[in-house]
Amino acid sequence: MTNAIPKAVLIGMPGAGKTRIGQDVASVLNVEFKDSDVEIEAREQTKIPQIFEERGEKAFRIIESDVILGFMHGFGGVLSLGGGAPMTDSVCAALERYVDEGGVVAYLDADPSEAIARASRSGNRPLLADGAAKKWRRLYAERKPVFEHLANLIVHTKGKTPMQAAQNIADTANERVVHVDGAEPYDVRIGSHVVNHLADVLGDKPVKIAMIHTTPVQRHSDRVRTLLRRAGYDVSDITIPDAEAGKTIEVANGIWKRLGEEGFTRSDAVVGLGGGAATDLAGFVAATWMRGIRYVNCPTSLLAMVDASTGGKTGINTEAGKNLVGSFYTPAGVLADLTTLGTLPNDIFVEGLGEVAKSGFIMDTEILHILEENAEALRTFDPANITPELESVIAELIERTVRVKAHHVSADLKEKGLREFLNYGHTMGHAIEKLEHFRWRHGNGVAVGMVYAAELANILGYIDRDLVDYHRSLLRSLGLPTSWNDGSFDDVLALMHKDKKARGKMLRFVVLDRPGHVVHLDNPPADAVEEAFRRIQK
Ligand SMILES: NC(=O)c1ccc[n+]([C@@H]2O[C@H](COP(=O)([O-])OP(=O)(O)OC[C@H]3O[C@@H](n4cnc5c(N)ncnc54)[C@H](O)[C@@H]3O)[C@@H](O)[C@H]2O)c1
Ligand SMILES: O=C(O)C(=O)C[C@@H](O)[C@H](O)[C@H](O)COP(=O)(O)O
Repeated sequence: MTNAIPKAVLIGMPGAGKTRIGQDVASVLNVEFKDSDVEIEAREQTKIPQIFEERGEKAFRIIESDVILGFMHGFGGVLSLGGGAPMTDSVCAALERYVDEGGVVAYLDADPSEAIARASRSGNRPLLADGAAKKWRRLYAERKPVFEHLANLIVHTKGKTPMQAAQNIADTANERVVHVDGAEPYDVRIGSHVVNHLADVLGDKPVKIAMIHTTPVQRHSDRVRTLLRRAGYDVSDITIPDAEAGKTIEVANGIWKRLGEEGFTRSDAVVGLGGGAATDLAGFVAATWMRGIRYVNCPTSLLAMVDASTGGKTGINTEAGKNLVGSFYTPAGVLADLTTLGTLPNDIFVEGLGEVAKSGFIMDTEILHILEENAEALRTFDPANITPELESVIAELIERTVRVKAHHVSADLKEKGLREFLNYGHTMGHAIEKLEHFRWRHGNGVAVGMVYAAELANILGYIDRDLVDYHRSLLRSLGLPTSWNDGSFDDVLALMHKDKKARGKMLRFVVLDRPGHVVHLDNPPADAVEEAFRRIQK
């Protein structure tokens, strides 16, 4: 017996379409389908009405519970349950445990007249015999609250084809959830259409939502605005300048002014949608408006999905440097909707791989293997042609990278020590970004910064040359830069002294001492800092 649990369990009233939709879910997910009623008849070699007639409902429920419990472990397919099954205590408890284990209980809520018509056509429903419609409605009144209590996904089937309903369940079954712990815990959801959870994450307290986004993600912000309005929120659509131009005090001030004019109160909320620059700015506005209101991030670039949207670092750039003004302020949730990658330009996708590789170097070396194995497909990423195989590789990389981030921020939100390890490659990376007037993308700066940190570690005897060479070869294979020679060492040094890890006059870096393991490097010799700089020049 394997440790597998079902990909999804379907519950609902007779005639809701559990068998048909369940088969479609299984076919989308490419797994086996089981229907508990069919399994009961096969095991007992008797039709269900006959079991009811000869042994009574109580005996039937015992058999039914036994069959269902047998599938709750060791079966990795899709299971559809008889309509009354969740009313049995043992089945109800098993479904609760299954949800706790990460399972998906999908309640198919069908239109009563349609379901009654379908159920009446089948002769296999003893509890509906004679006066089907009346009995169906009585059972519905009893069972609906139990279905709603047990389900973590409710699918209203009216107006949907069976395949549309199935796709909704399959998307949910494929979702990956990373929990971020701490004083204010939250979840990062990764998957297709996870943005549909937005109203659940925002909750019913906010009346007004400030949806902050940039123009290149208009298609996605249109969809989210519709979702929010449908959920009953009063939406203020706020478009900010794109990329780093949006992370300024002037932009923040414009939004504060608007929130004031539009009467945003403490119970209202912000949604940040877009790349890391948009989510950093949205978080900063949420952190500062009335000293902090709820916010949810909907990252749409790879870099924002794997890094910027999670961990609560919010901020803006100023004359003094990048991200020097901001606050640690955690989102209420993060929804990384993979469908948004369908418009992400190749160079911005590739840039995001810089932070993915960083997480591999500092902690999860399996990330490095996945990157190596899929380097070509990732480097040539084409938003119009994301195959299911590539999507699953990307989802795996996002989940693993977010887990690395969650590990650090859960224990050290305010960056007292452990969290600084996430800054691998950033001391030099941020300096390059600033000296390039932000024409260099963040992930590209971090890529060169990691080569710099590796060279520094090599000069000081922490790692051997092979590991430095591996940095260069892996990053190049992904299409990331590994050298930079457009600025002077003095300018870089001055900026490295302004890095947030610096203390007084002391420079501080994060370096590897082996793959997957980082240490702090405080106050390295000045000649090593300069020699490493020389080595990243072409
Ligand atoms: N807060 C943190 O912990 C953290 C972590 C890493 C990076 N960051 C910050 O994140 C920023 C970099 O993020 P980024 O790389 O996403 O850059 P970005 O926000 O500048 O986005 C890059 C470009 O891609 C566009 N875009 C985003 N998603 C798109 C989509 N789905 N389709 C089409 N266009 C899309 C954006 O509008 C922008 O033009 C930097 O400011 C960096 O400092 C913050
Ligand atoms: O979350 C963190 O902590 C990080 O250091 C993650 C970095 O990848 C990210 O680029 C972050 O924005 C850098 O923060 P900063 O404090 O160095 O500006």
